Amino acid sequence: MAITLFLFYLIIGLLVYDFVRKNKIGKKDPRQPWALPILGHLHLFGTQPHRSFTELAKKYGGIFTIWMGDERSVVITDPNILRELYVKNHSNFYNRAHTNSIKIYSGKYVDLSFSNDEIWKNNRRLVSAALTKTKILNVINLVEQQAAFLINSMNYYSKSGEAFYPHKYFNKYTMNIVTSIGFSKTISENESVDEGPISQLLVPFNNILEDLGSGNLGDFVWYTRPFFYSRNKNLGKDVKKVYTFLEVLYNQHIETLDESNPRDLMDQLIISTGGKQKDMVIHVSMDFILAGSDTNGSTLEWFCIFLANNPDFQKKAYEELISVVGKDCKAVTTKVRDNCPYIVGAIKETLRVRTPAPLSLIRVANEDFTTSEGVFIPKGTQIVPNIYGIAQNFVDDPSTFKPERWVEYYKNKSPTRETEANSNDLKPTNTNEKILPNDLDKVVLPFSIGARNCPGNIISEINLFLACSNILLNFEITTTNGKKIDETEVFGLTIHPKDFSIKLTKRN
Ligand code: HEM
Repeated sequence: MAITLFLFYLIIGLLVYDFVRKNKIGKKDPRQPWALPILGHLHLFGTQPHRSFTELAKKYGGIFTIWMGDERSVVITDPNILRELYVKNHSNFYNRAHTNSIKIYSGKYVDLSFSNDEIWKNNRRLVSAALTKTKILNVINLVEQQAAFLINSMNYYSKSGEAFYPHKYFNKYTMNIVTSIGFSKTISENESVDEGPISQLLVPFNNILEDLGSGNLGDFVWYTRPFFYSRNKNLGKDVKKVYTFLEVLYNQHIETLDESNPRDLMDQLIISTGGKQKDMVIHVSMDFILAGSDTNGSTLEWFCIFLANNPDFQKKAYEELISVVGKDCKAVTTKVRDNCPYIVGAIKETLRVRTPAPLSLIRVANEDFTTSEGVFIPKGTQIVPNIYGIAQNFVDDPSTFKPERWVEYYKNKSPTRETEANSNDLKPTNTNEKILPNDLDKVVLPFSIGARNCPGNIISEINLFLACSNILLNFEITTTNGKKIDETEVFGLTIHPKDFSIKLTKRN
């Protein structure tokens, strides 16, 4: 009895201690909602944490504290603060926050997406060298070919009149692009996504995406870890399957390597590491599939939903395209991209309203830091950039899908602006200038900013333009039942729409 009472008081004592610890706020600390013991603020996340954080930012400001279980985090929903951290003070904020799940996925952090310190610097240097703009421009033919394959498969549905479910076709298109750049393997035109060698990757990969995207309480509340033992074990098995698949490719690459003529990213990484860092090469290749296929695939799905739900927008985009390429054009190429501001604006608007990675990837403060506005961020705090929320709270009429806002914006800018926004340059010229609302290139940041932003931004730009413009050229898209398609997003590592279909009518 005495022991039970003792345990009871001990637990109450621990809960009170945790409550006080999480809610003690100094003058310089970011503001925060009341935190619960154990959970912290996890109960406030809801099914769409990016939307919940965007609402909380309206009350608690552009930087506020969120406790993810035991992990102190700050949510950044202000472009000025994000730039201060990620661009001006990159060296203090470039490392990723590590969790048990991430450790399993990344092979103990030897990859690019989740490595830290010298390993990240080295891996990023090697990947950046392999993905220079010139090298990417060399793959344009390949992307154009994949876009043609995609249109061919869509032709079947326009002829048969069957409803078209885009998900697996768009995934095949985007996955083929990253796997061919990564290691020269594709799902052939005649194979469906469920067939052929790459299909072996799909199940484990979807499991990994789901696991990393759904959040694991064991990552944030240490004493719940034992309950997640089997889940982590399954994650480990899926990672192993993908690893084994890529290991076979790695060995084939080593056997057939011609140092003077690298075929793909894998060859380039093997050459620059002298064939001595197999684990790193395999895990970086894994990152490419994880980071590069679902993000672009879901953006294409959203684009089609907006086309189907907004016939006026579709008409304008089609008319712009035809005025540039002519009615007899067989396939749109990247050369005309600069002449299609409305379509480019529509793609950017899709990334703004349905930001694929709305909370980016979490980083961590290496040392204590005080912002220029006097807000204190202790060493070890997780940094959660709410890039979705910035693109909402710093834009007029934020929930309306308006490609025109981009057309107007670029009319008033010099032609180099867009390139500047997409560049990986560490030294932007005007980092002290306050970012104002509606300065779209500075408040719409789907690829994040600074030296650890997304290295796949240029590939994505090409990939998205070719797919969107060729779909517009070939088909009129309508809903299958006359009702608008549900635009509610499902949260995960990448947000995506609920399963949906569209009707494709071939244009003459
Ligand atoms: C619409 C498409 C895409 C979006 C919205 C997107 C977004 C992002 C974001 C927000 C980050 C986190 C950056 C940060 O921490 O500041 C990221 C990282 C990354 N992305 Fe992308 N991405 C896309 C496509 C791609 C593609 C096509 C690839 C590969 C070819 C790719 C490869 C990566 C990698 C490897 C990282 C980790 C970089 C590092 O840690 O150094 N992404 N991406």
